[in-house]
Parts: sequence; structure tokens; C-alpha cells
Amino acid sequence: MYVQLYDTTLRDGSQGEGVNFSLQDKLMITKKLDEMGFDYIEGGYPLSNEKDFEYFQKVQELNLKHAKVCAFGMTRRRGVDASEDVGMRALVDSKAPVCTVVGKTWDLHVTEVLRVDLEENISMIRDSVSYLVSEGREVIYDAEHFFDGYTANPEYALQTILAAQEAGANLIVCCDTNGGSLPERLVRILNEVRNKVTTDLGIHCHNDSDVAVANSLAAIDAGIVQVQGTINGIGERCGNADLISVAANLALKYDDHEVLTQGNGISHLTELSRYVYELANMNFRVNQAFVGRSAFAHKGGMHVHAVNRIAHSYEHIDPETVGNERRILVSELSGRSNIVAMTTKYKLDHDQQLMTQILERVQELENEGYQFEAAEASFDLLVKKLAGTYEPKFQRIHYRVNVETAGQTDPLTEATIKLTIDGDGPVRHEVGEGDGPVNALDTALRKALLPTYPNLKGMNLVDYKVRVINSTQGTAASVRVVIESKDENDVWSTVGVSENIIEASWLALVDAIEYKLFKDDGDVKHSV
Ligand SMILES: CC(=O)SCCNC(=O)CCNC(=O)[C@H](O)C(C)(C)COP(=O)(O)OP(=O)(O)OC[C@H]1O[C@@H](n2cnc3c(N)ncnc32)[C@H](O)[C@@H]1OP(=O)(O)O
Ligand SMILES: CC(=O)C(=O)O
Repeated sequence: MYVQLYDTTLRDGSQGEGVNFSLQDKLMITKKLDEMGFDYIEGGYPLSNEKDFEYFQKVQELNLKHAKVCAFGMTRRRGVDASEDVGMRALVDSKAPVCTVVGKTWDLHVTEVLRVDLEENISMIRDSVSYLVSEGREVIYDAEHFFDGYTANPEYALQTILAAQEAGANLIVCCDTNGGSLPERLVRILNEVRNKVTTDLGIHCHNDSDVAVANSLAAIDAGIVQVQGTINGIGERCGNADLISVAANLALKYDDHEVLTQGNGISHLTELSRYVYELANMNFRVNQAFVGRSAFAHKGGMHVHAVNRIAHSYEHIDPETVGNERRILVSELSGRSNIVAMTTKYKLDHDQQLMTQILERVQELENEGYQFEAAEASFDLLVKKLAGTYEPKFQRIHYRVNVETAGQTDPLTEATIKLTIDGDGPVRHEVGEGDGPVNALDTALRKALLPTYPNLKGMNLVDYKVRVINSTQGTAASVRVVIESKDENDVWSTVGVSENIIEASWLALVDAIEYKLFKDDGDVKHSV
């Protein structure tokens, strides 16, 4: 059976705290979802604001291949003719081929929130749906608070959706608006309802009980034809059902269900997830099922040992089927298998003694506060050092960092560096200024190294993180600095640990620069 996916990232997703898509973001996401084969895209609420109204004008120029664009709104206001209601007019004026109308199911909401009588609410539903049908639109009726309403007053809840059915709704969507339902209740109610309505049913779950995806899958087993949700599960409060997980589960775990067959869907889910995070200006959730960076990251030594032999021994699917990748991490929890996996590219695995030596050194350093799983470039340099193939690219004689405050101006930071490139060679002595100590050190170091290593011009620091790793010791505690660097081809991370934040930064900085130079010489192989 084909299951329709209805994406409401641009409407319900926008109701998530901190989410605000620009008009351009909305159009770009629409295009992406269409390419992936999503069936319905709820673009926004045209009555709500100018941006959403304009979206529906602009989206007509996109020439979508498959997806139908839906405009969202509520039933007509109390006591107003549907044809004169501003919300109804906004839906019609949006020119969207599909209108999705939300109406009240729960008698509590009708009498205490809307403050209309039960009959008027039924009329509001019937009038709104039939008006939009008469305007030639496909109408999806979202029955808000369906499961809570049905539990409180099943007869009335049923009357509301029968009104939508009689008025010509194409689909009735049962919404778990407060996200409080568990699968057992949801399926029981859907089974009861399915015997009493002839219109196709859909499901719209919120994640307040952390089971929105499980509820959506259970609803499919109970015969619904459409799942509504958002990319990455963003949305009001705890969010909506994550369509990434819904789609991946349906495509990969069921023999008799299909999704996203009209596009390049499943194998691009990881890319889609990250695209939406980027446009929403949100951090990726590393442990997100299927598409997170850690979704197939193996850390425990016993796991890595098994994965090296049979990948699926610790993986529920092949990561590539959703566009993700397997990663092996090194840490104090590693066994020799992790080290073997991480050094395969250097073909050192025949040297069991070296493997053990690397493992012991990683464990020692992690005990001091290093963390190699986020600094694979420093790990590669460590391997080189222990394998005896490391020749330093320069030797530090000393550095000095000065921070000066004068009057009301911002502090001035200056770093001086003294080094030699090859031991006996001439001493280079350079000064650099910067916004802070690390920036000043980086500037001075580059000045000293650039005449010999001009390729450092193409390298930049892109991120700098500091963490206190033994906070019980106050200012004497160690700090861990992780630096992310990039050039035109790669991004890599390095780590330094010291009781002195400048020295920790220096160690991470030196690793970053040496890694770049070894990489360009082909002496380390980039795989981060
Ligand atoms: C479950 C959901 O996610 S539904 C979607 C929720 N999304 C949003 O609210 C985001 C967009 N909303 C908005 O931009 C605004 O709330 C608007 C434009 C829709 C309405 O704004 P306002 O007219 O200022 O009303 P306000 O938001 O304060 O209150 C909602 C009004 O709609 C009424 N209303 C709520 N649901 C319905 C409904 N299903 N049918 C008819 N009227 C409804 C309420 O009774 C209230 O009207 P009242 O003050 O006359 O009692
Ligand atoms: C329609 C909707 O967003 C809800 O009921 O949650």
C-alpha cells in the first residue's frame, strides 16, 4: 500500500520555538520536498501573515513535479457566512489546490474555548468544508484534539467528522493535538472510527509523549492512508511526528508499504534533514534516528569488533540506504578493533603491538582529558607519532601572549612566536595581533610559517570550543580546546588539553596546521 506523506514543516514546524523561515527558505524547502517525492506540502497559513500569503503566490512559479501545495486555515468564525469569512477568503485567494481546515472535535473546546454551542460548531465545519469544495478545492479536514475529544464524548466527536464527510471533505485527519495519546488508545479509537466513516483517514501526531512516530506507524496499521508530520520533528511544544523516521521505517521495515516513490526520497533523507536544520538555523541532533551523525557511530570496543566482522550485527539498517554513513570512534572505551578500523587507511593493522600501543596511549590521553572522537585529525597525528613516521614541520622555541587594556578601549592582544623550521635552520621571530589570544597566536604562527609553507594561506579556523574538564579544581582545572579548521577540500578537528587555556589552544592549533601540511603532502589520509 502506498502511504501519502503530508509535510507541515512550513506551517506546524514554524510553530516550533525558535523556528522562523523566510519566504525564500520556504520556497527552497518546498522545492526540495517535491524533488524527494513528498505528496502534500502545507506551505503556511495565508490569513496569518503577509509572508505566508505571498508564499502561495510565489509557489505557483515553482512548477512542482509531484507535490500538491496546501493552504491551512480554521473553520469559519462563529455567526459569519463562510463566503464572507476572512479566513475562508484567504484560503480561496491563496489559489492553493488543496485547503486544509482545522475544526474542533472536543466539546470542551467548543463550549469553553470557542464559546459556541455544539450545533454551531457542527455548522461551522459543514459550511467551511462545503464552501471550499464549491470553490473547486481538494479539502483535507483536520479534526483537532480528535483522540481527547473522542475519549470525552465519542458521539459528538463522531458527529463533527461526519459533518466534514457529508460536506465533501476528501480526507479526514485525526489529530493528536496535545500529543498525549499512546499507541494502544490511538489504534482502538481509529478502529472504532474506521467502521463509521467512509472517507479516507489520515493521522497528525504531536510528540509530547515521545511517541509521535510510533503512533503514526500504529495508525498506518489501523488503515489510515496519510501521515502528517514535519522534517526533523520540529513543531509546536515538543514537535510533530518526524517524517524522516516515518518515511525510513515505512520504506525499510515493512514489506507491504511504500512511500516517496515519486522522487529520490529515501536515499536522500540525511541530506534533507540537514538542509532543513541549516535553513531553520538549528543545530543538528547528533543522535537523531536514521540521519544523525551518531546514528551509525560505533564507540564501544565490543561493538566495533562485531561491526568489523558483520556490519549489521550492530546496525538495524545499512546507513547508506538513508544517505548516512558508518563511523568508528576512538576513545577510552575502545578495544583494538576500534584502532584497527581507524587505521585501515594506513595499512598498519598487521602490527598488533602498534595497535595495542595506540590503544594504550589513547586511553592515557583520554584519562588526562583528551577526546579523540571529536578530533580525528589529532588521532591521525598520534598514530603517525607512534608508528615512527612523524617528522615535525617546525620546532617551537617559545611563544608569548600579551593582553593589554588601555583606558576604555577594547583589550589589545599581541602574540610573539619564535621557531625554527628544521632544527638547525634560521630562527623565525614574528609578532601577530588578533581579536583574542588564539587569533593572535594563529596570526604570528602563520607569519612565521608562510614563507616555507605557502599552502597555509588556504586554511582557516572555523570553530573553537573550550570545555573545563575537571571543574572541582576551580581555576587549576584542565581545559580541553577543540579547533575545527578547513581548506578548500576538507574540514578537520584537533584537540589540545592543558591547565593553561593558551597552551591547550596552542596544542590544538599546532595539530591543525601540521595536519594540513601532512595532508597536502599525502602523508595523512583525510577521512573525517
Ligand atoms: C492545532 C493547531 O496548530 S491550529 C493552528 C495554530 N496556528 C496558529 O495559531 C498560527 C497562526 N495564527 C494566527 O496568525 C492568528 O491566531 C489568527 C490570524 C489565525 C487569528 O488571530 P486573531 O483573530 O487575533 O485571534 P486569536 O489568535 O487571538 O484567537 C483565535 C480566535 O480564533 C477562534 N478560533 C480558534 N479555533 C477556531 C476554529 N477551529 N474555528 C473557528 N474559530 C476558531 C477563537 O475562538 C478566537 O476567536 P475569538 O477571540 O473571537 O474567540
Ligand atoms: C491541526 C494541527 O496542527 C493539530 O491539531 O495539531
